Amino acid sequence: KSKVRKRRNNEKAATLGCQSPPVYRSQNLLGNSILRASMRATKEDRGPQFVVDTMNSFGLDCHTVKVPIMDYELLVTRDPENCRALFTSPDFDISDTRQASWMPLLGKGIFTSRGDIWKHSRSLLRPQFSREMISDPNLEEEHLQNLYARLQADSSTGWTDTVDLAPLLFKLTLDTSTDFIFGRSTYTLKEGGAIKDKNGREIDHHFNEAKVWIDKRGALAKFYWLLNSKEFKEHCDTIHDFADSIVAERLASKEKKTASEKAGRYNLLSELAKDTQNARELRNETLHVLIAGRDTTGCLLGWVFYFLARHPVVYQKLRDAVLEQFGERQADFRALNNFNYMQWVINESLRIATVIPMNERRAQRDTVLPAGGGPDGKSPVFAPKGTQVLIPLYAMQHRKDIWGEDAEEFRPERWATHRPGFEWVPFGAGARKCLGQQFGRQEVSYIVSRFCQKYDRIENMEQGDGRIRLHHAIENRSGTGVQIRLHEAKHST
Ligand code: HEM
Repeated sequence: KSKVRKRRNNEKAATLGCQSPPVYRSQNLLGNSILRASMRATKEDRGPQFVVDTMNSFGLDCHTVKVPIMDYELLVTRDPENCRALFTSPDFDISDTRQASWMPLLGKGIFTSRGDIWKHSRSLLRPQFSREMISDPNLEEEHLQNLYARLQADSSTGWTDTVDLAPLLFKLTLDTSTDFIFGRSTYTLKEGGAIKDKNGREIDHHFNEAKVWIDKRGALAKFYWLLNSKEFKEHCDTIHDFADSIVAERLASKEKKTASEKAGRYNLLSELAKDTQNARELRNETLHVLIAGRDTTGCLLGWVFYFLARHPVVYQKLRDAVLEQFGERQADFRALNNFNYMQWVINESLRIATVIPMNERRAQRDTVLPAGGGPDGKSPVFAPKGTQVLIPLYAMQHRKDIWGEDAEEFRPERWATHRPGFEWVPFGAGARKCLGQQFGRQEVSYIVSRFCQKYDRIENMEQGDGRIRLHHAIENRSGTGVQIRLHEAKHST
């Protein structure tokens, strides 16, 4: 059967003028050597670099590779032209792997669906993200103050202890996201305030652990179903209970507005409840937004501070610009959107560390990628229906022919002249482009601007060999955390 399919595909490819890209040859009989090597690299926190090295081994000008694994074939492409086709052509959509691995936690919703179900979710959520009111500096400020309380400075020197900022930033983005989505924060940063499960464990434990399971299921691709456990179910159930109780309370309430809305605060759940009273739908969509926005923003914040601590000149320049524009007062979001140097620092962090290092699409029907085939890589490549195509954003964002010889360097100034196309798509592109890009950027800009006002120095305190460790946790976070100490500016005067 597979021989017949192969012959039919070859014939169709020839008719369409397609040629094969270079093919990765497995080093073992089972045909899974690449999977094993890539899992090893991921375990060693160098997964994205492994993709670069593997593609480079075909030549620096080879940007598309075919990878047979056991009984299926993947295409991997770091070619911006292919990337454009993958994001903008209706011939491609998200794969079954993403749907299947996330389903137990998220159910059906914007992130896991295709076709009409996805269209419905997108049309429900999209209008919310075009509103100015969802951005609220006061919401950020409340949770930021809880973070500061965890960063006490020595009263004589002004220095905090050495701290790993990364876990605190994930708590911060959980607290802000739940506040914005449900109108009720998890308060994981507030002393004694965190929501706990019946066993006394804080709610973020379940979010973190559930994602570890989802990640492992995703790595097994079509064998995802092998990984299921009581523990995974318990994490999902706790998160569902958390969301369900808030949704049920909202639907049962006779009040038009919750207490936080009366105080002028927006929340997504109340807005969605104006369009649908289906409790399961409300749970799913709110959890989808929570999962899509919380860790991505936490990761990005972590990387920004990671690089600022290693580049004091950049920090000083950013701090000077913040103080010049805003002094000590809270920045407003619109001004932060137009604050060039802040946006360059964010872009450069997204480029060099890549919060989502690998995106993907599946061919919905027999179709072609515009480039990558034949000896010169210029011919189209045939992608039969069902082919999964991996888009290694990290590899694309480290191409020296696009970004220059200093592609490995953190240099925000490159954004003064670089006008990105499809070689830089950290928020995706096309119909499924990230809905929260603006929101996430605003949150990051706001928190970073407040740090600039409060602290005049950020010192990198990481011990060890200094190698950047790209730790895969669906998003890509620093494998050594963000080990820093901070100096309060008021002690310098
Ligand atoms: C700040 C860092 C963020 C990054 C790097 C990021 C990245 C992405 C990427 C790459 C996608 C597209 C996935 C694909 O192509 O299939 C996406 C989708 C999405 N993002 Fe974000 N995101 C971020 C923040 C947020 C925030 C803060 C929210 C919400 C509050 C959010 C909500 C969403 C949603 C709902 C989708 C699904 C869109 C769809 O499939 O139609 N994201 N994000």
